[in-house]
Amino acid sequence: MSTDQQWSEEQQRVDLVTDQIERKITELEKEVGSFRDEVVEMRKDFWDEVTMNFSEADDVGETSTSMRQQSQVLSDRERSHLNTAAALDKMKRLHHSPYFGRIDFKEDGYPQAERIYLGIASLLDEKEESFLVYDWRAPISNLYYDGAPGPITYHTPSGEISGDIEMKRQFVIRDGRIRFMFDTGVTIGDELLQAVLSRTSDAQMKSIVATIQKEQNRIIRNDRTRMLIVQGAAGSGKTSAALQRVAYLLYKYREHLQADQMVLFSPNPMFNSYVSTVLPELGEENMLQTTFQEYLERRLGREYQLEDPFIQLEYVLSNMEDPGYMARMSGIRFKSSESFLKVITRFKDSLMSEGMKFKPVRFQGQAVVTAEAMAEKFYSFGSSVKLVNRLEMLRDWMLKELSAFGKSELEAPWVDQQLDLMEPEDLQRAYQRLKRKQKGKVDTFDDFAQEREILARMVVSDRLKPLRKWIKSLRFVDIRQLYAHLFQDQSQMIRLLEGEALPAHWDEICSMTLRRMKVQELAYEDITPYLYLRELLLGFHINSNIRHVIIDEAQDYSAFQLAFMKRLFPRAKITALGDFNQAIYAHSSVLRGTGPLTNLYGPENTEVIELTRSYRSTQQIVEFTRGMVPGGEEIIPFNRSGEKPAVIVSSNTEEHMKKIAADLSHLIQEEYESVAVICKTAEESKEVHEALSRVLPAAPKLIKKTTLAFERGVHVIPAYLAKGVEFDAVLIYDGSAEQYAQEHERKLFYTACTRAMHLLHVYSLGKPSPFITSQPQQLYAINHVSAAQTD
Ligand SMILES: Nc1ncnc2c1ncn2[C@@H]1O[C@H](COP(=O)(O)OP(=O)(O)OP(=O)(O)O)[C@@H](O)[C@H]1O
Repeated sequence: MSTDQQWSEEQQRVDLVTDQIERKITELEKEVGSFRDEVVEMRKDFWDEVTMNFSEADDVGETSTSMRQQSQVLSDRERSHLNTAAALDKMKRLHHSPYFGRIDFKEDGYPQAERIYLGIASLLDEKEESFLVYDWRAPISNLYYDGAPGPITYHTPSGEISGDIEMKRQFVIRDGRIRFMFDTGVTIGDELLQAVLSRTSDAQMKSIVATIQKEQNRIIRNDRTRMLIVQGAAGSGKTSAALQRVAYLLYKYREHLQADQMVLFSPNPMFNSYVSTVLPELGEENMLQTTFQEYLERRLGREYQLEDPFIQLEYVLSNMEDPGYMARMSGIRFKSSESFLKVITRFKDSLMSEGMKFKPVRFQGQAVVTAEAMAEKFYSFGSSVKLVNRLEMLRDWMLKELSAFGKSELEAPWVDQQLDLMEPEDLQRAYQRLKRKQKGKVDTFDDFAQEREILARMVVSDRLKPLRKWIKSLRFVDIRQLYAHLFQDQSQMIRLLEGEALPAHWDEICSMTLRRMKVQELAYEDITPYLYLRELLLGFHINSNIRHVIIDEAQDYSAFQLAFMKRLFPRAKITALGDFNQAIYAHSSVLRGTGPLTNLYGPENTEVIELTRSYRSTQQIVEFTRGMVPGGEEIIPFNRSGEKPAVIVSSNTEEHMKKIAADLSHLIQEEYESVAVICKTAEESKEVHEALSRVLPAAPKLIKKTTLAFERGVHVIPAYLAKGVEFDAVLIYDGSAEQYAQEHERKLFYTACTRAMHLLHVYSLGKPSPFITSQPQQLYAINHVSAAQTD
């Protein structure tokens, strides 16, 4: 058959499918309308339909049954309305583009191949007998992503099916017309990928279902492993694969899994907005999204001023001259290590025999139960009783002590004073409360002595209530003192390290930690260990509703933090996606090798998938950036061509700024949708933003850590906030040796440069960074600015 014939045959099918979709849309619109009317009507008439009678106990029962029935009918209708509206929404999306792929699959034992068309949702024919379109997540659709033409087997819930793929075809269909169509081999069409990747960026990430690659498909459809680790190069589609994976799991386990049982940990709040449209585009609800810092704030933000990871990073990047710098770095490394995790666990064990610290129970300045008495009681429970149980027993004892104290206070002068101050309304209220409490047995306060006693008890009980609550929630355990003690008793630390060396600058680390704790501050590196100690002693606040935890930018987490997360979500499978080359924080990354992550659930429960193809940037940009990081030679650029990255060197700030402003104006004219001027720190971003706002016709947007939404346009952004996102053009504000030369700056520089899709310019005020100059000259174009060029 000629290509033209094939094209027209396929177009006829598209017309047929489009007709069917339109018929469904008309039907569903009618249904949605009538459900809506019914619901509105029922809400209006709700009370008329309910039999109301409250005169006798039986009638009350009847009334409530009637109400229950009526509201059941109403909620059934509301549910039907929602379901039909969702089905209509799905049809509308299919109408725009009904499918994107076809495979011809001949099952063994059948005479003819079946044509299988794939789209973002399934569609049945008019008789509801066969599928006009299969959902991309259906078992059979796996053939499209996984198999080359030839013999193949796939799994279905009812067993394995074998056969032959005779043909694999791709389409781009928009508004009922085929725009592209081509047959493809193993990989899903370079042509289509070329087209998709060459477009300009968007403020929002897009779904990639039409062009998912084989190795990405392995990530998406992996549903057995407890721990899935994806180590992938910058721009290799880790985030994309993670999001399609969520959609896949929601489809496959739709009977048991809801979107709110999956949580995505993102690098910053802006990233949440960047990825938030992918799942709705695929007809699914978004999973929960949060950042690790948000979680920490919720848990400890009321007690301490918490440093966030960005402030820590700003310090690391900008304060190398600080006398305490080396100690801080050593502290960060130690406190995020597995060694420190072990130290804390051993510390907890040691508290079984000694060292527990308590806060005394005080009332009006006087000790009701002293810390010493508590410790004595705590250690009086035999050593075989578990720590948590001992604390519970201590708590019960303290509550009794408090009650006894309350009794002893009944005659205290402060109680009399309170009673004298009671207004008649207070008395009335007290009386009512008492009546309620005693279930109506009290008629009046008839005996003065009894009345005083009752009121006194109430007054005392009221005043002791906060203390009771405090005791019940185990707040008497002095976590602050316990954590501080780790930095006060060197010989204890040496014991707890069990032969490992104390970190360098230990004395300074201790004084720094204690100094901050004294003013109610916790450095970022202290927050997780502090919380871990607290949870070890008082019990973990676990969330067993969550079934999948997806950690994006996993390289930014320490082994300590991951171990902590494992305990928080005991029933969840974990997908950790990261790139060790983008580990920009000072702590050692959990992705340093896959060892620490694999240890979390053990090798038998862990699978590692590597992605080495980079899709985001042009071949020229990938060839330039991969040379900056160890192992970079394994990164394979996708075959999409662009300009060589430019390195533009100027010798003074004025020229430098002028050149950037001139290039920016040019790029705006060229209609680049999103352009980022990437700086090293927030401080530098602020200055650059001010300077550019003075010279550009429209001020660029300054991205801060609090920025919530990602938009198109020109941005000035610190490198660490650009993580995970991408821009058509990236201008590195100052890629000089002055700014990026230290080893810990290498990954930051790499992360910044790899944000570029189509164009990368690195400006350098003075000598360019060694991360540039150590690369072969032919990979970039160098240009020295002269005053004449910028005028
Ligand atoms: N199979 C694919 N088809 C089409 N586009 C793809 C595919 N895989 C990745 N991309 C595109 O490549 C770009 C990078 O993808 P993504 O952000 O998911 O990568 P990443 O590995 O998370 O990157 P980084 O680690 O640098 O943040 C996105 O624009 C994405 O749409």
